[in-house]
Amino acid sequence: MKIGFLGPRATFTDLAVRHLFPSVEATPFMTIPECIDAVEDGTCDFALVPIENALEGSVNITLDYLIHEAPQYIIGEATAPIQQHLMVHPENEQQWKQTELVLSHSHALAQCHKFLHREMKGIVSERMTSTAAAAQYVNEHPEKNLAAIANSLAAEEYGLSIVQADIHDYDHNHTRFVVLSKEKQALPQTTLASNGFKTTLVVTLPSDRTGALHQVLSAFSWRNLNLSKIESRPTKTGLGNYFFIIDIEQQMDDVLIPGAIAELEALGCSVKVLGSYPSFRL
Ligand SMILES: O=C(O)C(=O)Cc1ccccc1
Repeated sequence: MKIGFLGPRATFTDLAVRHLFPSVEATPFMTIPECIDAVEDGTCDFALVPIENALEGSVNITLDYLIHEAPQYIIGEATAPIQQHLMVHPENEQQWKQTELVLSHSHALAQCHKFLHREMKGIVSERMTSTAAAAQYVNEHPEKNLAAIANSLAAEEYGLSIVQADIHDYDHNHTRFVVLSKEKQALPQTTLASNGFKTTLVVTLPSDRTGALHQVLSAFSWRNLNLSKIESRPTKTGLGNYFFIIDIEQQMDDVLIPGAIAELEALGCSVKVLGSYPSFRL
């Protein structure tokens, strides 16, 4: 079984793979599209990528790539707690307050926005492809006074010193990761017990129909189908045109979800099932 993940080693996604599939040697890719492409071209059987963060919201590149570029299935999800730390090269530990540039993944920078505003005002931050890519870059450039925001495994892996621990702005910082596959199939065996199921739909509303979104929501509501998330993303066909990505807190069944989908289609919506899959807490 070959699993690709958003690398390099010691990203939060790497931590999630290690928890979910401890005995698998997974393959790092530098960007989320590269992970998804690896599944598309058969280099990997599955990919694990981040999709949503509790503080910063959706990882848009993951949603957009799945909708527009590579129609893959979500076959599992895992939610993990996220702790962000500020780290520097050991040679720069004493002068970390004179850091010139803070590097990290855009979501990690956003999760520490208040810290950066309060403690590192005026210092420029720059986004990298991942937290671990930022840590690796800081390791390779001791001559520059840089800092990275990343996890403690990245500090260890890239030989950096943590100078401020737990700098994420809110305690309940969690990220959802999804396992993607080209085929609709069961998640490979994991030692963890799942804590529920979800079904994700992508719904396109008919144009110019008054109250369409209200009618869509009522198709779920009167069937008692609980929604855990609804997110809109541009269709990229013009201002005001959106897809709705809807997570239902239930596994695909024979009656309720197919009934809701048939009702949406009768309203003129197009509906795509992105997956029906088990959820895990790491
Ligand atoms: O950059 C990483 O380490 C990732 O795996 C993406 C990410 C970034 C911030 C929080 C959770 C996941």
